Amino acid sequence: MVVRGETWRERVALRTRLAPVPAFESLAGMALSGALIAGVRLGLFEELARRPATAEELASRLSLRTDSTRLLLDGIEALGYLRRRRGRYVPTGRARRWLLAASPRSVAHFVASHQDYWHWWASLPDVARGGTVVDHHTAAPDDPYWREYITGQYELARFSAPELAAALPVPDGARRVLDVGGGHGWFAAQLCRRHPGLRATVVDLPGSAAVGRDIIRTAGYGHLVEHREGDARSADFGSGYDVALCLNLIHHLQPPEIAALFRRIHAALRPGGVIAVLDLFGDSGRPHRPDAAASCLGLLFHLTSGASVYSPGQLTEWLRDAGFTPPHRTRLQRIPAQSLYVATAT
Ligand SMILES: C[S@@+](CC[C@H](N)C(=O)[O-])C[C@H]1O[C@@H](n2cnc3c(N)ncnc32)[C@H](O)[C@@H]1O
Repeated sequence: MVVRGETWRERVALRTRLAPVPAFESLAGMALSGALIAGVRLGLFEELARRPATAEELASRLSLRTDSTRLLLDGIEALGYLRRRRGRYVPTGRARRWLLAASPRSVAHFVASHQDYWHWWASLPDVARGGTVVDHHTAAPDDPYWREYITGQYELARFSAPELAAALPVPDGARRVLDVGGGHGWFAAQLCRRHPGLRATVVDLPGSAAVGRDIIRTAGYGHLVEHREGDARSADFGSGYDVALCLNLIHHLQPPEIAALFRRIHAALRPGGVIAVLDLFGDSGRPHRPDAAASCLGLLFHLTSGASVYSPGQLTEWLRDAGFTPPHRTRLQRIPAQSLYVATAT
C-alpha cells in the first residue's frame, strides 16, 4: 500500500519526508485487509445484497454490535466495496463481482482464508530468530482449514485454468494427465475438457484431495478427474502419463525435494511427455529491482512451508538434471505475476 496524501500540503509533506510514512504503511495495510476479511466472514456483503440496510438494521439482522458494524461499514465504504443509497449501505459493482458467492468470479473464500495469514505474518520476527515455521499442510485431514484453503485456490484457478489449458502443448494422442498437488483439480478438468479422450489423476494430501473430490463431483467432471491421496515427496505416481502438471506446488517444497520430484515425474512420463510448472518466480534477471509480488509471497511461503519462490535458473537446472529440455515460458494474464514453464521429457 502506497501513502499518497489527499491534499497538496500532505503530498508535499510526504515528498519532503516530513510525514512518517512507515507509521501509516505498517498500519493501513492491516486495516484494509482486516476490514475486507471481516466483511466477508461476517456475511455482510451477502446480507446487504439481499436487502440494503443501515448500520443498526444490519447489526440487528446479523446479531452484531452496532458500533463495530457502523465503523466496519464506513471503512469498507471508504475502500470502494460499499456505497450508500438513501441512507442504506449496498454493495458496489466491485463487491458484487468479486465477493458475492453467486458471482462466477467470486473470490470470497480466498479472501476469507486470509484470516489464517495474520498469525503467520506475526511469527516473522520469531522465525527470523530461528523459530520454527508453521507448516500449514500438516493440519489433520478433517480440519475445516482444508475446505477454506482449497476452495479459495479453486476460485483463483477458475481465472487462469482456461488460459493454461489453451497454452499447454498437449502431445498428439495424449490420454493421461498427472496433476501433482492439484488440490481442487480444476486445472486438470479444464485441460481434459479441451482435449477429448484425456483423463487426469490428481495426487494430493488427504485433506486437499477430499475437498477436491467434492469440487470435481459437484461440477460434474468426476468422469474426467480422479483424486488419489499421496505426498508429492514420496507417492508412487505410476507410469505412462503424457502430461504432468505441477502448479503452485514447488513454492511449498525445499530445493532437494523439488529436484527429486522432477526426477520421479520424469520417470512417470512417456518419452516426449510434457511437464507444466506454474508458479511465481523471483530474481528474473533484475537483481536490483526485486519483483514486489514474488518477494512478498516468497516471504509468506517461507513462513508457511519453510520454502520460497525460486528463480527461473533454478527451475531450468532441476528440470535439466531430471531429463527435461530447457523450459519454455508463457505468462498468464488473468493471475498477474505467475509464469507457466513447459518442458519435454527426453
Ligand atoms: C497453492 S495450492 C495449489 C493447488 C493447485 N495446484 C493450483 O495451482 O491451484 C498447493 C497444493 O499443493 C498441495 N501440497 C502441498 N504440499 C504437498 C505435498 N507434500 N504433497 C502433495 N501435495 C501437496 C496442497 O495440498 C495444495 O493442494
